[in-house]
Parts: sequence; C-alpha cells; structure tokens
Amino acid sequence: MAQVSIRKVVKAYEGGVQAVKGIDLEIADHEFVVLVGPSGCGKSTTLRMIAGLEEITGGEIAIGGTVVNDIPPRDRDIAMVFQNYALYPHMSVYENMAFGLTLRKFPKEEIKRRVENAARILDITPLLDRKPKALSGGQRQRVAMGRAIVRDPKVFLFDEPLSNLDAKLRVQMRTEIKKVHQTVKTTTVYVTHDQVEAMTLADRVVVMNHGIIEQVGPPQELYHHPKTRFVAGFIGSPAMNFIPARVENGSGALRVTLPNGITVPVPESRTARYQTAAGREVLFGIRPEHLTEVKNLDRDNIAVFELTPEVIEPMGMETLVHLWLQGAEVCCRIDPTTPAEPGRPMQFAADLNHMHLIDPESGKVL
Ligand SMILES: Nc1ncnc2c1ncn2[C@@H]1O[C@H](COP(=O)(O)OP(=O)(O)OP(=O)(O)O)[C@@H](O)[C@H]1O
Repeated sequence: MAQVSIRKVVKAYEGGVQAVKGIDLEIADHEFVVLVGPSGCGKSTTLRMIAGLEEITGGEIAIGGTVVNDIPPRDRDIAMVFQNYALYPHMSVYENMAFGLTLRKFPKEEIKRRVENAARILDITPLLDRKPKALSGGQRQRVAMGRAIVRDPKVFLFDEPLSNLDAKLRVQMRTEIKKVHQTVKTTTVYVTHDQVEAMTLADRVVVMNHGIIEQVGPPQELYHHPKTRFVAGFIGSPAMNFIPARVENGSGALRVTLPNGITVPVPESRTARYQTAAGREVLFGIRPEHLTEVKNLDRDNIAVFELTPEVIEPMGMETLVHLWLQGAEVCCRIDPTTPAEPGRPMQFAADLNHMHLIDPESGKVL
C-alpha cells in the first residue's frame, strides 16, 4: 500500500490561478521522494496540500490508506520541516523537541527517550540545554528535524529546508538529511528548486513544471532517459546542449546534420527509433560531459568534429569550454590538462550513445 497517494489533485487559488493541474503520484512506505521544479511550478502547493495547510480543489489525497481531504493537519500523522525553523526562542533545545509530544500528553519518560534518541541520531546531545539563539544555522536546522523525528510520524514533509543556509552548510546538511533517512526510514516528501539536491537525496525525483508532473523516476533514469526537453534541460549541470539539427536519410543510413556542416551518424541501435524523424527538424541534445576532447577513440559510436572554443572556464577538476553554433550555446567538458584556447579550433568527440533527439514543437524526446 502506498503511504501517500495523490489522485487527480487540482488546486485553483482564488483569482483563477491553477497552481496544480490534476496530478497523480503514489509514494511508497520508506520512500524519499523529491518534488523539484522552477519557481511557481506548484511543488510547494502540492506539499502544503499533503500537509493539510492548503485545501484541495479537486481529487483526493490519502496518507497510510486513509483519505485525508477533510482531516486537519494535526490529525494527519505528518511532521513538517520548513526553511524558517520556527523554533520557540524561550525554550531550550530539549523543550523545543519535546513540545509536540508534551502537547499530545505523552508520558514524561517516553518524551525523554524519544528526544534523547533523536538527539543522538542528529548528533546534538551536547546542545539540549541551549536556547535557539545560541545555535548556528545548521544546528537550528538539526533541532527542527529533531522535532519532526520525535513525533515518529507516517510522513516527513520538507519545504526547501536548506535554502537559508550558506552553500557549504547546505551540502553538509543534505548529507545529514540523507543519513537521518537511512536511519529512521520515514517516508519523506521533500520540496526544492535545486536539481542537485533532488538528485542526491531522492529515491525518486518528481519534476514539475506549470502545475503538472513532467516525469517521475529514479535520479539516474531522469538523467539518462529524460522524456521531455524540459526534464533534459533541468536535470544535469551545466545543462544539456540543444543544437538545432535535421535528420537525413542518406543511402539507407540515418544521420543528423548540425550547423556549420557537422554531420553525425545515428548509431545502429537508435535507427529504428529515429526513422520517423527522417527529413524533419529536431534538436540534437547532448550533455557537456558527452562532448569532450578526443581521447579514447576505441569506443563505439563516437563522432569527431572540429569546433572553436570561445570562452574557457577552468573549474579545477575539469574545464568547461563554451562556444556558439549559429546562435545555439554549446558547452563541452574537457580534462583540465587538455590545452584549449579561445579562437583556436580543436577536435571534439561526441559520445553518440548519449545523444537525444527532441521534437522542437512538442518538446518530447524521440
Ligand atoms: N495563496 C496563493 N494565492 C494565489 N496564488 C498562489 C498562492 N500561493 C501560490 N500561488 C500561485 O500558485 C502557483 C504555484 O505556486 P507554488 O508556491 O506552489 O510554486 P512553487 O513551485 O513552490 O514555487 P516557489 O519555489 O517559488 O515557492 C504560482 O503561480 C503562485 O503564484
């Protein structure tokens, strides 16, 4: 049985904005699901409907098999962690973590056991007597998570919990959240606009755009097999290159022609799939990591062609090369030891096992 079921859920705000346009999603027990998408895509609204903080306009949400449409937030057996940790300033860390249980009239001993256990998981035992003002941002975030853990709810809901932290702390807390989930295994729904956070945390990523779900899948599946241009461009950093191209059928073999007379042969394994695109304009999609300097030419399905770098960005572990092909920006990832200079043409190799063709009209990956 799914722990959270979202069935044909619609949310229309007053004034007619349809923030969520009939989405379906089944979240399994113990699963960590991340809702990700650009600002305004409806991810927070979806989370708030699961929490009961926002009324549902249509459809139904069930938690643990019970439809909760008409059940108030406090009776939904969920715990929510927000970006502003909302700790009570006059209470100690212990009291902040215990508060929800005290309200629910848990026995003192049970409260102590749960708070101490959560403090151990989060490594904040030495902080239990402190007040929130004597804590760093990361420590406050741990206390906020502690408050959720002690409740032992069916579902954790996280709404951009790391967005107030600096870049370094974000990465640390991300690992911390993953570690906590591996320990307590509580079903989690997590909202972020950061695709790296989504990829690193999720068992399954839900990519939302304009109030709909574009694609749901494990991180690797979204990376390797995006179904739409939106997902292809959203997942991965730097983003996938989209180069205007045309599919040609020459003497039985399919090939893709790119600007500047560059031609790439379609790998045999893709011929049947792309046959219907013959004679059509497409977008040739390739990630920067699959468009590199020429090195291991023994691999199958490599196309080599000359390009002229325009901007070079050394990143330490790698170097990014930017260039423009008839207006389309193209980014390539090369080894930092490979010499590259703006204006000096060099050979690049495209790994065609990782190419994508996209219908420019529908945005669908072919
Ligand atoms: N209370 C509200 N009243 C009217 N419209 C709203 C309200 N809350 C959100 N919206 C609108 O609904 C849409 C989805 O908002 P939502 O906050 O769910 O998006 P989001 O993907 O979480 O974005 P962000 O990352 O910016 O929070 C947006 O167009 C937003 O302007």
